[in-house]
Amino acid sequence: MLRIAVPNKGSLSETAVEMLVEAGYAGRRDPRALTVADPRNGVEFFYLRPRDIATYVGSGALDVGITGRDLLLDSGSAAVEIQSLDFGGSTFRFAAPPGSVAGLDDLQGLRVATSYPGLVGDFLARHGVTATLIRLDGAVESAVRLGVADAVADVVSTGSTLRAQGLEIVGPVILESTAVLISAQPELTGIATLQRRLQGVLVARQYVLMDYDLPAELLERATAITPGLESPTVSPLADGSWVAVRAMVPRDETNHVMDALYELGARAILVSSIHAARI
Ligand SMILES: Nc1ncnc2c1ncn2[C@@H]1O[C@H](COP(=O)(O)OP(=O)(O)OP(=O)(O)O)[C@@H](O)[C@H]1O
Ligand SMILES: O=P(O)(O)OC[C@H]1O[C@H](OP(=O)(O)OP(=O)(O)O)[C@H](O)[C@@H]1O
Ligand SMILES: [Mg+2]
Repeated sequence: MLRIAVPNKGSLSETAVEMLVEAGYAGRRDPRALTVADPRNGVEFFYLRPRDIATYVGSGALDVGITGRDLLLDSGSAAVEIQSLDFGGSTFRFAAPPGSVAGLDDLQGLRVATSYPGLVGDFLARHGVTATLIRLDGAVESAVRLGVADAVADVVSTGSTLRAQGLEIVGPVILESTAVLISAQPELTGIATLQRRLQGVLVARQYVLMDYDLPAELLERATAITPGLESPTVSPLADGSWVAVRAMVPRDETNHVMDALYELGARAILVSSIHAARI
């Protein structure tokens, strides 16, 4: 029975559970349940705080988990990232009142408030900067205005929280984060299946299937527009001078690709969603 840690709250929770359900696993009927058995799929889910997931997985108490890359690195856990899940994206940045900090070196000797002291401490040490870290649980952006810190280091998504507290981003990007699958034993039986299923959900979300008819002599040029994953499927039409082509296309390129194919001479261009995939 593979034991899987899933965020029970916060920014990552809803999408993580949605992905697992799309991948054919049991969801959480009772929103307060802490464990969900899924014997049909040979797994059991443990709903935990995202910050704690790296600890459970790193110690081997749980086999695999979904958390943020920033939380994994902050924890110092022995777990490693085995797959990016392409949601919950954020950047981790320093911020300070306008004009007070020009670059990383100016943080030397300052008080920096953060909920991620492990991540920020490592980053500062790697860059030879010594600062006093003030550990807070959240709403870190208020720390400067309230006088307990000179700068902050926190998750930035839109940047509106920082701006509202009169702070501006300073210094280099500390980390580009995203939701990730983590494990301390990536070779464990069952993890590869979980990974393939989640990968299938990502493909179904990120790609569409495109079908079109094309004068056969244009095939090489059309293949350059829709190369597909391996190479497009080409089938004969009753009219031997035409072929039917099918290829996977990145969803966000759908309309540009259709325009380019139409201009080339393709007709009857049809787009369908992918319901599930195993690549
Ligand atoms: N806008 C966002 N705010 C906070 N965290 C975000 C955001 N977008 C993505 N994340 C990611 O979510 C994870 C933090 O999740 P966590 O549940 O600990 O905090 P939260 O979303 O701030 O929830 P809460 O503060 O209510 O506990 C991190 O990996 C972070 O990078
Ligand atoms: O760049 P933005 O789009 O403004 O988002 C980033 C903010 O959102 C999160 O806070 P959250 O609401 O989770 O509160 P918290 O600080 O108490 O965790 C994060 O800690 C930042 O404060
Ligand atoms: Mg938060």
